[in-house]
Amino acid sequence: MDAQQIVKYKEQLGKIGASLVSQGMKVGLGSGSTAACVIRSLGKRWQEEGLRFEGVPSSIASAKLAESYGIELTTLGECPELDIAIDGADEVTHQGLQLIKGLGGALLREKIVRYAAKKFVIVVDERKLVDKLGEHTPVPVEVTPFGWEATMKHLEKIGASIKVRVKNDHPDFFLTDGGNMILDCDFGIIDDPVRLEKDIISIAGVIESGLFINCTDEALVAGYNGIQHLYK
Ligand SMILES: O=C[C@H](O)[C@H](O)[C@H](O)COP(=O)(O)O
Repeated sequence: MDAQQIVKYKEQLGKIGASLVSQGMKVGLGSGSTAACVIRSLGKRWQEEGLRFEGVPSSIASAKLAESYGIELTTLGECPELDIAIDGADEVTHQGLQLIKGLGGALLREKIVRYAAKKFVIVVDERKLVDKLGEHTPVPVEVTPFGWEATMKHLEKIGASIKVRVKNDHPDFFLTDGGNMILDCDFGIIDDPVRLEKDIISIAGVIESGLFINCTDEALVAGYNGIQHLYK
C-alpha cells in the first residue's frame, strides 16, 4: 500500500466516520491521523451543513483541530455520557475486534472517552487488521513518572521487552497530555489479551494499557475493495 493510497483510505474513512454523527449527538473525538480525518469531515459538515453536536476530544491535538473548524467542544464534566466515540487504532483483530491503541500517546484519554460512550467505532485501513494482537505493534503502557524504572521491572517480569518512549529525534522522554510516560511493551504474539490486560493494570505505577479489550462495537476498514464493516 503506497502513501497516496493510505491518504485516500483515510479520507474515505473520515467521510464515513463523520456520517455516523447526526444533529445534537454527543460525540467522543478520537486521536491520531485517521481520527483527524473524521474530525476534518465533521468540521466541513459543521461549516457547510450546519451540523451541530457536542464534541469531547481525547487529546489536545484533536481539540485544536476541531476548534480550527469552529466545532464547539465540551468536557466529560459537562457531558459524561456520549452517544458515540469514533477513533483510530494501531492493531485490530478480525475476530472480536480487540485493539492495541496508543502509538500516538493518547490511550488514557481515549479509553476514558470510549467508556463514556454507548457505542465505539474505530476507523482503520486494512494494514491494521491482524489475527492476533502483537503481530506488528508493542502495547503502549502509560505509567506515572515517579518510580517508572521499578514499574518497568514489573512489566519485564510479566514478559515485556520494553522501549521507553522518547520524543521524536530527541532524547527527552515523551510525555502524554496528562504528563505521564509511555513504555512500549513488546509481548510478542498475545494469545490471551484479557489476561494480559489484567496483569498489566495490576502493576503499581501503571495508569493504563493500550489494550482495548471487548469494547469495540464496529470497525470501518478501508482497503482495496472499499470499506468493510466488521462487527464484534
Ligand atoms: O494514541 C494514539 C491513538 O491510539 C491513535 O488512534 C492510534 O495510534 C492510530 O493512529 P493513526 O490513525 O495515526 O494510525
